Amino acid sequence: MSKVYTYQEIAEHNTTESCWIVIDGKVYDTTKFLDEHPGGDEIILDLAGQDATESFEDIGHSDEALKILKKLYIGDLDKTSKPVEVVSASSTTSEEAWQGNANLVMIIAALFFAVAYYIANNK
Ligand code: HEM
Repeated sequence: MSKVYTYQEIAEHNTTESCWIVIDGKVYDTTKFLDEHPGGDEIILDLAGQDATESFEDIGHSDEALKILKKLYIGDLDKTSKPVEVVSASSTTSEEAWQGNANLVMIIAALFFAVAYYIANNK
């Protein structure tokens, strides 16, 4: 008998340290495969701890991909459990993104004033 996991248990594995995804009712541990994925790790991390069936099938993965998938199988999804909201491991919050922009603006402003100061003093 293979092990059965609830959505709740799977949702806890949503980081680069432990990254599980569900495809077609089966649970896969993709942690070690993240770096090797030809489509990049971000795309899998975005679905970490969640059902990735639709995205996986939309890409039209090859037989080779299905072979790799078989090796990553760790158990089955408890279909009676309820899906939970999972915070993706890879996404940057809008606040963090804004902070990045604000830092860039400060650096450009500082450079601008440095150049203006240099020109003003070398006339
Ligand atoms: C453990 C699960 C997965 C495995 C084993 C896997 C495996 C692979 C493999 C072997 C390829 C190379 C092309 C091919 O043979 O089909 C590939 C490409 C790709 N995969 Fe996955 N994949 C997985 C999950 C996903 C998921 C969840 C997505 C989400 C959308 C995804 C998106 C892509 C994309 C976009 C490419 C194309 C990369 C390119 O050619 O530029 N994969 N994957």
